[in-house]
Amino acid sequence: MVPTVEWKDGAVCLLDQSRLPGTVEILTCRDYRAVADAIRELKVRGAPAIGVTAALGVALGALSVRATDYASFAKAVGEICNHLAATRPTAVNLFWAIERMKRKLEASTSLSIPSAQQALLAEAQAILREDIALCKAMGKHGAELIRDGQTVLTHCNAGALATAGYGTALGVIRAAWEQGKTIQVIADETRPVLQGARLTAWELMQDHIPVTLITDNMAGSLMRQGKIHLCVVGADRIAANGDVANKIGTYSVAVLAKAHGIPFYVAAPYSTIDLKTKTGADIPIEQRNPLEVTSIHGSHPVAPAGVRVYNPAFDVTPAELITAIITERGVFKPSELADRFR
Ligand SMILES: CSC[C@@H](O)[C@@H](O)C(=O)COP(=O)(O)O
Repeated sequence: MVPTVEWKDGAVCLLDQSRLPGTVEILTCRDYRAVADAIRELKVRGAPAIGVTAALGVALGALSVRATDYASFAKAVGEICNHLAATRPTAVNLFWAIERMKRKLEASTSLSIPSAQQALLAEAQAILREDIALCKAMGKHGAELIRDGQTVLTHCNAGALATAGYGTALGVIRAAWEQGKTIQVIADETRPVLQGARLTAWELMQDHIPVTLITDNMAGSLMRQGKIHLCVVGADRIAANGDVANKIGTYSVAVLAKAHGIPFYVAAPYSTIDLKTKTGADIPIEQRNPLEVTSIHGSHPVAPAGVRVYNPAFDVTPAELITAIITERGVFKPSELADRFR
């Protein structure tokens, strides 16, 4: 598959997800403001991918700073960090990655400015490489939970497209498939931005993993008919008590899974676990443009002009609805996370 995000010839190159599945196009960002715009406009999306992209954005910005002393260099890089951090509020991976870049900046004060710039680039590239490795480790642990012949429901896109590669929830599915298990995936279309229809269906079809697309309101009926054996989703932020913020609609899937006695798993790396946020109630939820709800792709209206709209991009699934959280360190109950990741 085309890489979701990479550093190439001095630029941040992104597979433009706003154009998928119709057009496979690489967006080349040559300055950090273009990177921030791409994050805000969902050209790159998914918590880990946003973090990796922001880190590369910081490096790109830092490389363009012309300063004669380290203090002015650090000040300029700090402003670049602030600009990138103001793009999306919910996915904690964004802030985690930017904090890591700031730590690298602080650790580079004894270096010359060109060496510090290279150190920042190396750090961003390390974050990218690590993200793929974390997804693969997560996949290995999670694949044990999927038995041959089972059907897995997933919501939104928590795949290679949402990470630097391989995916979290789809990484688990991909690993089970690579182990030779015959599995089926049910992809919720994921209104309003259709990450399930546009991205998950596309990504799984690229890898020839059997996928069936449904609208979000079909999941309950399928569960009642015994057609879904487990659910695996990703996460944008996991609070210390194990509550999980993820794409709007995830909570409904979790409630349905509970009602039908179906295991509900969340797959996420350590960078998604935010122990500073005590419960899901403290997680900031992004509100997005009403046009996402009133139209398809901003151009085909599906609601009367001027209608009042509520468009939260994420919801919170309480820990008690989550069977387990799949991480790169193993599979844990939500209540065990705080101790394991302290
Ligand atoms: C591995 S991605 C996990 C989550 O980020 C994903 O499920 C999700 O909610 C993405 O939302 P998006 O608004 O597309 O960035």
